[in-house]
Amino acid sequence: MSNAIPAHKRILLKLSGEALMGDDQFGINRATIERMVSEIVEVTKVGVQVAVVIGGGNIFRGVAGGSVGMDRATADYMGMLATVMNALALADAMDKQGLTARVMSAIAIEQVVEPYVRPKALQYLEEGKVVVFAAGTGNPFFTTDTAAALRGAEIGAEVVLKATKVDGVYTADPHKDASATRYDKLTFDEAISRNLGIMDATAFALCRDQKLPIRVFSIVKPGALKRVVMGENEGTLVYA
Ligand SMILES: Nc1ncnc2c1ncn2[C@@H]1O[C@H](COP(=O)(O)OP(=O)(O)O)[C@@H](O)[C@H]1O
Ligand SMILES: O=c1ccn([C@@H]2O[C@H](COP(=O)(O)OP(=O)(O)O)[C@@H](O)[C@H]2O)c(=O)[nH]1
Repeated sequence: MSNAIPAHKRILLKLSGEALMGDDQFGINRATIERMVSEIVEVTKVGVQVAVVIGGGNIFRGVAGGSVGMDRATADYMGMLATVMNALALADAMDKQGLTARVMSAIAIEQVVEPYVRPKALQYLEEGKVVVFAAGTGNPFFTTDTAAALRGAEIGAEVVLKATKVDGVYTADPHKDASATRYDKLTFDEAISRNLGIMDATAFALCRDQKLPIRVFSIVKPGALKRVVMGENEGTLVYA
């Protein structure tokens, strides 16, 4: 362990499924996942307890299934199963880099992954294992961002770190509006009232009520996770 003191003891890291694609069109890009894991290794080395919520958008999104006429709840269950695949890939990459990872699923698939049991998750974190939460909240009509807010609150994380394709929260979606500017920080009420699409309102509202701050930062920028964990100014802070 190095002498540097991290700003947080326990973090909930949300990794977007799409981020796992890297430059591919679909699925999981090996180099991308390995790079993300190496950044997680760096923060565990300074003694930070890490829990991860992984998305599934690189494989399947319920909204997409629903839009072509599928029953929305069925499509959402498919989306949740997609997150289980990502969680297994992520945990495998973690084991290869010397971390001990445990996948816990909100949906029982007992031959494949253990079920989410809160005290067990807390125990793993205390032991220095990385816990990967799969299957979102276990309920259709939610997102993995909401799962990140929920699990973050449950495990007493000090912050939810949303690692994504953009380097923070903008006044409008920067992929659609080139004139959008980035916030350094903003309140949950501002984010909700301005309908900022970076996260859904359910996730924002849950974090607001629990006074659990969210930091949005770039998954592409090397070393960003470590800088965030060390308390350096990176990305955008959303706070209560
Ligand atoms: N106000 C905003 N600020 C930043 N990003 C935004 C905003 N509104 C929408 N977005 C979009 O949100 C995406 C990040 O959310 P994320 O959940 O990681 O992506 P996805 O939902 O595509 O998996 C960005 O790629 C960006 O296009
Ligand atoms: O609690 C949850 C979490 C996820 N999903 C489904 O799983 C898909 C993948 O998750 P998400 O879109 O949040 O992944 P990301 O955007 O992070 O890749 C979603 O579209 C939903 O269909 C769900 O139904 N309930």
